Amino acid sequence: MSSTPAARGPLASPTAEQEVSVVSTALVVAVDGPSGSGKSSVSRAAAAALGVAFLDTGAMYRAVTWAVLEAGVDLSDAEAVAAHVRTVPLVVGTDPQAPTVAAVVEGAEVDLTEAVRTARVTANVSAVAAVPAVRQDLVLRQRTLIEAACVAPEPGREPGIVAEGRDITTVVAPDADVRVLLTAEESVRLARRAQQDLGTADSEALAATRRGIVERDRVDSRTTAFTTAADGVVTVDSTALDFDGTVAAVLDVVERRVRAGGTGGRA
Ligand SMILES: Nc1ncnc2c1ncn2[C@@H]1O[C@H](COP(=O)(O)OP(=O)(O)OP(=O)(O)O)[C@@H](O)[C@H]1O
Ligand SMILES: Nc1ccn([C@H]2C[C@H](O)[C@@H](COP(=O)(O)O)O2)c(=O)n1
Repeated sequence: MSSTPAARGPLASPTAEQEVSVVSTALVVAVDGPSGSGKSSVSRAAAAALGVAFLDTGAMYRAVTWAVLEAGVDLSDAEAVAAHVRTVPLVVGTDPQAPTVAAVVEGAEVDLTEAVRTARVTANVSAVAAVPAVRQDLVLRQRTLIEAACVAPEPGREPGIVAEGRDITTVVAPDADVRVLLTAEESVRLARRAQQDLGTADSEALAATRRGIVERDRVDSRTTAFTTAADGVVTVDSTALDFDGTVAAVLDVVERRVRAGGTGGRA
């Protein structure tokens, strides 16, 4: 267990001795689910409503993918990818109003908040995220961030965090106080994403979106389990809910769990 969370400075790849466990004295909410289910937008809004931190773990996979591409590392060489990722300190901002991600490159902090959303990063992130040593590395860094938000919250914030990503409920924070699988029917997820990315949900836009997110989910599902709820994970299906209704449904799960006294069992 690390005694001094280092989440506000650059977050270097931890050594095995530095492996941390997540403390459970503060509120930890873990949210996973397929692409376009609303993990990041709903989790952000839920974190803001609860007054706690927000962690987008996908942004971390995206940031190290940016770094690997930038360095020209051969993506088919898993060892080289993992070795390079280990050299890249990340700086993750967990304010739900303005989450950020940056990497330290040659001693200088490079803000990647926008860069991680480019098509190039999106097209390559699954390959990087599939490298087991990269996953081990980032899982440890994510646990450090979660722990930091619990034991040393930013001024004005409550201790705790809403953390989202495809392996949060099962691997990163299986002991979280509240674990939610956020899902929606594929056609609804595609329409929302097409609307978001292209400003339209017409048939051509949907076809382009389908190629992007269905294929990414197919590849990602080889390394992470995010389509079915693990034991103790509550499913929130937003197919028939609007955005605010989905946030309210997640907050309702949190409230019922907290009232019921914490982890384990079904809501
Ligand atoms: N219940 C909802 N009703 C309407 N729109 C929603 C709802 N939930 C999410 N959205 C919208 O759907 C889009 C996709 O959501 P978001 O990016 O949060 O998904 P995600 O699960 O994080 O996806 P990915 O894993 O691909 O990053 C966003 O435009 C978001 O505002
Ligand atoms: N906990 C996580 C989070 C993300 N990934 C991978 C899989 C995704 O394709 C990619 C980007 O995530 P997104 O920003 O779209 O949520 O990162 C993962 O493997 N585990």
